[in-house]
Amino acid sequence: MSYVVEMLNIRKEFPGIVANDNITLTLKKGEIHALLGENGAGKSTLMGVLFGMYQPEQGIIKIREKEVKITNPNVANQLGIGMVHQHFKLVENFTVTENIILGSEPLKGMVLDIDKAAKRIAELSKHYGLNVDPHSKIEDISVGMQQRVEIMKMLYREAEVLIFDEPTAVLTPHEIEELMKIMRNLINEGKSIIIITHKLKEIKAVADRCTVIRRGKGIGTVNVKETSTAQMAEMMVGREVNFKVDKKASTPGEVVLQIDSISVKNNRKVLGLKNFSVEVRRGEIVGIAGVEGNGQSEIVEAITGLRKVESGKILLKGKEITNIPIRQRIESGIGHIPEDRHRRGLVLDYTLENNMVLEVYNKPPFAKAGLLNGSAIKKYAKSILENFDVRSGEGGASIARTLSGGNQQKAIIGREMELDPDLLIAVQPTRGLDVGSIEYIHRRLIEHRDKGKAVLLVSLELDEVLQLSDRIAIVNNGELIGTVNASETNENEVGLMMAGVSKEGTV
Ligand SMILES: Nc1ncnc2c1ncn2[C@@H]1O[C@H](COP(=O)(O)OP(=O)(O)OP(=O)(O)O)[C@@H](O)[C@H]1O
Repeated sequence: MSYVVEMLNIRKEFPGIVANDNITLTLKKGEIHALLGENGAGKSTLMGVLFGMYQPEQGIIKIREKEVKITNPNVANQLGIGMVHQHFKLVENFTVTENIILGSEPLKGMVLDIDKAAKRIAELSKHYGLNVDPHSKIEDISVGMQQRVEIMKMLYREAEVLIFDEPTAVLTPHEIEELMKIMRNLINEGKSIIIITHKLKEIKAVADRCTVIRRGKGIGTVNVKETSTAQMAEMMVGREVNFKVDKKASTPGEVVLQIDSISVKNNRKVLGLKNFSVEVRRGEIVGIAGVEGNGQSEIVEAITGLRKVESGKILLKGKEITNIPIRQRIESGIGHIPEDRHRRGLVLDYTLENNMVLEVYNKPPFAKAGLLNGSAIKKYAKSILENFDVRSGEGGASIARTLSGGNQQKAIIGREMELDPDLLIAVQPTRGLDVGSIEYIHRRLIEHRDKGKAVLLVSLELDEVLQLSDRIAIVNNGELIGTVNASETNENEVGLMMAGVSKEGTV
């Protein structure tokens, strides 16, 4: 059996935590190998070791059966290893071609030939079915296309082993299907792939083998065809996982959020939301379903105050909030789990403790007579981090940036839920979370509803919207297509409405 990669007994420590403890992973030539594990299990770290970003304290790496030391990402590239990171590393105002040749420009004395590079990119694009335009600017293309540019970067450098770190977290369902096709093309052309993903369905759809790790330790490697998703989930979290959301019928009370015929401009300065109305009552979860970019961000940003409302009004508990400042909205009882956890969710260079009090640090008991009360902040943060099982090397003292993506997300959700807001706006709340954490977050959202609070859920995962919501408002092209009761609809009907087909007699 020929292995292209053998990572044998790898150990990597960070302050306070052994992120990889004696882990072994082997990659066969021509296979798609999934790497599965809970949030913070050590997946990105292991791939960071393979890509030369971290040096392991112990263990051996062999590439095509030869032992190697991968001291930095350039060495990884030279060995034919490429990686698509969770957060892309592209220069927004450069073209596709400029981004691809960046860092692989010819040596001194040789002439940089952009036209030749663009031609080669066009050829590669055709060969692998990537459909990338070498001349587009990054800022003008979709996230899915940007990801293809990252893939192209690896192909341009003739990588043989391709690592994808949670590639589908940022993609729409259609883009995910396209990516799966591209992966199969890559394999047919002799490449080998390692993919980190939390989505068991995707592992079932594309992977040949799957290695599972838990809390830094290897649990085992299975053949995907012979293993059920439930078995993989259990290997990963160490217990049975309930994929169904248990909830009783809602008992809606008074209206908490009333959006009355608002119109909002999008980033391109045209109306991205037109005459949109919805209401969310105490004791109910209202889901917004739609294909990405059909007005969801505009709805959320209009409520939270990040975007101006051109016409119409928004009322919270009967009081108009259409034009009041953001902080005042938070103080009136709005909690917000934002879509972009790096830009809006956390201050990445602050400790976790300080991040947990971002909205309340200036209030007692956290501030007294103008001074911060460190022990009160510590205690408050500790309880959130424990409740939401946020795992990191140094607990509350960890710098937010060092947390794994999923643990950052759990910390934000914990902070916002701890404020016990009358209206909780949850945007893609479970993006990047493992199945065990998803189960927990879903339960907490339902508990919040059952306490008599209002929840507005915005998610691209139709399954999640259908399972959690009591009512679903469907948007298409910035307009409300209709509102349906979740118990009386199904995926097909909502799917059609998302495509703009309205339904007679919607509620
Ligand atoms: N640069 C770093 N400094 C300190 N600790 C780190 C660093 N990078 C990772 N860690 C810690 O190592 C552990 C493993 O993190 P890693 O990112 O590998 O997890 P993961 O399995 O990829 O998780 P997720 O699914 O949430 O992305 C975490 O507890 C994390 O806090």
